[in-house]
Amino acid sequence: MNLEKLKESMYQLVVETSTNLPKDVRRAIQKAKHRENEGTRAAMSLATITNNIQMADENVSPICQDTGLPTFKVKTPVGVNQLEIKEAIYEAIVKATKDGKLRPNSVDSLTGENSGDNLGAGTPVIKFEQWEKDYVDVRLILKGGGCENKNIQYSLPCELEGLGRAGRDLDGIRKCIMHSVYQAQGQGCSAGFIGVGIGGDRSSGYDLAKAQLFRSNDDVNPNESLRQLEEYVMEHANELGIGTMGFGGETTLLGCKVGVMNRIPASFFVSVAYNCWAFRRLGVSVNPESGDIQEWFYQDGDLITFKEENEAEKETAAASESNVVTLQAPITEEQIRELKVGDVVRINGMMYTGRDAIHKYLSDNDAPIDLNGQIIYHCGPVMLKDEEGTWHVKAAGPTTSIREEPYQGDIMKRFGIRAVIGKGGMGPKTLAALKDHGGVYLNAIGGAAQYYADCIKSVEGVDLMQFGIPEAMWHLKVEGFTAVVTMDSHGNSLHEEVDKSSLEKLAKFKDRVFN
Ligand SMILES: O=C(O)C[C@H](O)C(=O)O
Ligand code: SF4
Repeated sequence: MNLEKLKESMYQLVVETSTNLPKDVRRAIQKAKHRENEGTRAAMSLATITNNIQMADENVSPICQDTGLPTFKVKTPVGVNQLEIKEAIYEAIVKATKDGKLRPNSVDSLTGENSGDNLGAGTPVIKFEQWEKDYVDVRLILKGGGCENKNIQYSLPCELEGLGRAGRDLDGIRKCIMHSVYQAQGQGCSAGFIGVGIGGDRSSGYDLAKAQLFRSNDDVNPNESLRQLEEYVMEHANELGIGTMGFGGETTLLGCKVGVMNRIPASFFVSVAYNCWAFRRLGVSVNPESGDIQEWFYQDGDLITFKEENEAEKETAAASESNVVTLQAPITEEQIRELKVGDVVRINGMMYTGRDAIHKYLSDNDAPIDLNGQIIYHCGPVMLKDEEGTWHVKAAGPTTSIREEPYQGDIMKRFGIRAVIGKGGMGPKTLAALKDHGGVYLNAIGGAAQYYADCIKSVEGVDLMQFGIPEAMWHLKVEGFTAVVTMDSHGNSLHEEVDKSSLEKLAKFKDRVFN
């Protein structure tokens, strides 16, 4: 095998997967977009999403800043050296990280140290298999952490909120899948794609679920029972009304693929792998002698660039500018008290990133800067430093906020923070603190990392770099950073409302459907 060529091919696969959403995924997103009613939050969010997809294409930059745990599935003809392929993949990963196409995402679980190049114990994941065909098949998925955290595994029989008993049969499986979509709410950056694995044990069940994510979104399940199940879920999951980013809306699910394997008598698992709309998975066939790419998978049909509809939407957005509230830090309590759930805000000036490590740190240390009246952005960006030592933002969308629930309220009060921006919403503890202290939660569109990077005009500084690039506190100067108030200082939470109404809707699917 020509190793140099193979390294190039693997690099191309990594860059394309991170920056260029596959055609089947684009089709699903476009369909969802056309279903939403103009002027709704869901339509606005989907417009941001399609804008972001176009920007990632044009900038050849990550669609989402979380480039996940790179997972490769490789099939090789007998006689091909798998160690060489592994080496080529490692090199491609290191180079793509250096070039800002992947975020350094490999973190020592005990020390918290970021390896900086995406290599480390267990990362990336590469799974080999031999086959009879004469070419090498390499598939890659970049599945981010927010949606990974929404995976769920059911052990049947069980009791499910809203749905009652799920037994050991097709109907019990149906209930589990419906519940899995409900429990994800908007936190995995809905609308999502799910892969479901029936049977196996706890680990092979999840593997089977994840393997479904490698199916084309447009295929038809050859197993008639599973085909019916997939169709049922696609039709009814959208009736839950969770919608894009959990803002409510017509589309909650973009794809559902179910696989089945045998189990042992005592176990009956239904495993669900949830993938965000930023469904980054591609594949190539590689010539085993030359190392060249012969064909790209998931790329049948026309390419939807979203260019024209994005242009048209920009004009409509400009026309409705009057409903937007502009915020600039430092923000006063009075300004915050005026904001209500549903308001759209546009931020100019400074914001500071802070996610998991920072929230833990601030819970028992002083802040490195004065945060009084300031805005915290739950974000772990992709950053590159140029030769002069200046930092540049390559991708910077929000991260899932709920992980900071144990800390957020206390930290806001202690440091006088007035606004936090993130995605997926927060819980009752934060809501109470927002009311008490005079704070607001702003929801940005998850996965729209290019769209937000474009709003960041300069990086003014950085603190706590010991936590690594995604976890450091970046001082960002922004212009026109748009987000929606989803939790206000009057005790209102859109997330609480959608959770409640979607649970009521879930309960409508209680009755038996499959015998
Ligand atoms: O780690 C991130 O930047 C985001 C993460 O994928 C998330 O969805 O919370
Ligand atoms: S931020 Fe959202 S789009 Fe990005 S990886 Fe996480 S779940 Fe996916």
